[in-house]
Amino acid sequence: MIPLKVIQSVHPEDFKRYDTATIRSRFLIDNQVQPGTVNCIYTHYDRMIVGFAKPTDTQLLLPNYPNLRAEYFLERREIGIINVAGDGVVIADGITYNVQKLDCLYIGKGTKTVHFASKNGEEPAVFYLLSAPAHATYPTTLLTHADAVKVTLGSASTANHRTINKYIHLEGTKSCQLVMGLTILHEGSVWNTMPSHVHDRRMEAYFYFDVPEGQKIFHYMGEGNETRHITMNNYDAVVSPPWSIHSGSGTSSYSFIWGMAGENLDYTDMDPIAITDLR
Ligand SMILES: O=C(O)C(=O)C[C@H](O)C(=O)CO
Ligand SMILES: [Zn+2]
Repeated sequence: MIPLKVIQSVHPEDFKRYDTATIRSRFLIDNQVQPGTVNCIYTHYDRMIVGFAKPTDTQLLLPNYPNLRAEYFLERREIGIINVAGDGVVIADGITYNVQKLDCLYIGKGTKTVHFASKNGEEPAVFYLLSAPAHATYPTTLLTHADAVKVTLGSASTANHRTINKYIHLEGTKSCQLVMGLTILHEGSVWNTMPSHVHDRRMEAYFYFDVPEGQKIFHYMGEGNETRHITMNNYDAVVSPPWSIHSGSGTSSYSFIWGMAGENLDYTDMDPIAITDLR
C-alpha cells in the first residue's frame, strides 16, 4: 500500500511570506494519477481526504490506511467518487455500480469494501475521490452527469462562460458534510470562479481535468487582497483553506471537480469578493 501523505493547515499571515516552492509543497497535489494505483492524501482542512484511482487490468481496493485507526476506510467516513475518463465500475460491498465519465457515486459510512475497475484496460477509468468524516449513514447513490443539477454562469464576453453541475449538496445526493460537483468551461472561456469568493465555513479542493496537452491552469489563491498563483497541469488537485479564494484561468478551456467539507452543505453560502477589490 502506498502511504498516506499528510497536508497540514496554513495560517494566512504565514502564507504571505511563502515563495513559489513553498506554496506548491503546501497546497498542490500532483502526479497522483498513476496506472494500477490508488493514491490518497490526508488534509488537515476539515480532515478531507483527496484521492485518485486508475485501475487498468485488475480491480483496485480502497485501502484502509493505518493513519485512520479504523477497521476499514469508511468505518467513520463517507466518500464521493467522480469518473473523469473511460467507462468504469465501482463495487461497494459487492454491489456493482456503472460509473461513466462525469457520473458521481456517493458511498455512505459503514461500507466495508470499495473496489475500482475499468471496463476496458486500454481506455482506463480515472476516479477522483473526496472523503470526509461522517457521523451517520446516508444511502449509497449513483447520480449520472445527465441528472446533475446544472447552473450556467458567466458570459463569453468576460471569458467565464461555464456550466456548474451539482451532485452532492443540500438539495441533491444526501451526505453528512461532503459537497461535490464539477464545472465545465464553455469553448473559448478560460476563467472559473470569477468573481471570486471565500467561505470560512468550508474548505474546498479543486481537481483540474480535460486540460489539453501543452496547456496550463493558473490557479489563484490567498486572501482576496493578497493573492498568489500556482500553475497546474491536467489531473492536478489543489486545496483551498477557508480563508482563500479559489479561482483559475486556463490557457484553454478545461473542466474541474470542486468539493467541500465543513460547517454546512449549502453551496450558495459564499462571501463574494468584487473583482475591483482583488489584489
Ligand atoms: O466556476 C465556478 O464558479 C465554480 O465552480 C465555483 C465552485 O463550485 C466553488 O467554489 C463552490 O464553492
Ligand atoms: Zn468555493
